[in-house]
Amino acid sequence: MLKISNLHKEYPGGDLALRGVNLELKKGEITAVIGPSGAGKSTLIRCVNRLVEATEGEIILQDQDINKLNKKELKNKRRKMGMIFQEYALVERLTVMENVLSGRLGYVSFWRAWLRKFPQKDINQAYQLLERLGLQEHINKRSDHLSGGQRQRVGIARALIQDPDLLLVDEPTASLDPKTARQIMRLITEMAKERNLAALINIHDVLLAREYVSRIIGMRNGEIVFDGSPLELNKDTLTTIYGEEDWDNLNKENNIKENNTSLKGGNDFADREQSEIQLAASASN
Ligand SMILES: Nc1ncnc2c1ncn2[C@@H]1O[C@H](COP(=O)(O)OP(=O)(O)OP(=O)(O)O)[C@@H](O)[C@H]1O
Repeated sequence: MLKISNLHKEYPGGDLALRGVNLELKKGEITAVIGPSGAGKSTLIRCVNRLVEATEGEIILQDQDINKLNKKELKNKRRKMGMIFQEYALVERLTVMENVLSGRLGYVSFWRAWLRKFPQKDINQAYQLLERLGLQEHINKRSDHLSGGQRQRVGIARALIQDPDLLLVDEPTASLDPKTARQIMRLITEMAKERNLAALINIHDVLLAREYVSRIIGMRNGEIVFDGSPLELNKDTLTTIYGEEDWDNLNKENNIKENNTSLKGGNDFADREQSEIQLAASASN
């Protein structure tokens, strides 16, 4: 459903952020993008929705080349791309419900949008999503009165109410505590699976990526240097992506976690959470 070919991005200052990226995503495929700072992860994600204009290359989303769309065509295409960003991008003074419904702005007429009069079915869907995301008690709260985790849930609801085919997720957990980060990652991946959405998730936390997605792309210096399953992330592949480091600890800790999980039937959340908190602290960045 998404095919990226030979994608290059050179920023005005001369930074080569992408150097010939090729990537294909099938319907329903949830993929994490990992890699060191400056590897080009955000640029890749932002080129797909043209928040950043690529210098060269093709991005075919459901048979249309994104880079060749005019303004109106791009607006229509963006309806099918749900975006979830680290900085939430909510309208602070609007309520949770209003922020979620803004995900439908691309579907309603100018006057309905201007008057913020949304069809009842959109309102019903917003209620359902907010309940599913555990925000039912905050529906009428202003967005700037929410915690980071709650804001990110609003962002997820707003992206999903668009009825997208593809989710573009840029560092969704970067400013959250480890427990909330896990919850957010779980919600994003669960809800994408339920709706059979493809997703591209830029995430620094290797362990979260490894736990929640089935495919991982590793980027370094604007290129894809790894494309495989979480099981293939080992000392060698991590070195290819990030460079030399004592990766043994990461793998050792993860093995301990896996052994604990299998011995205890995978239900001892207290232990798992504790182990992950330590690991997240050592692995992120
Ligand atoms: N607006 C910009 N103008 C100029 N150069 C930029 C711009 N945005 C990013 N870059 C450069 O492009 C390269 C890739 O940046 P990008 O933000 O895509 O990397 P990243 O892998 O997402 O990094 P991080 O994980 O730190 O967010 C870096 O060298 C960065 O300095």
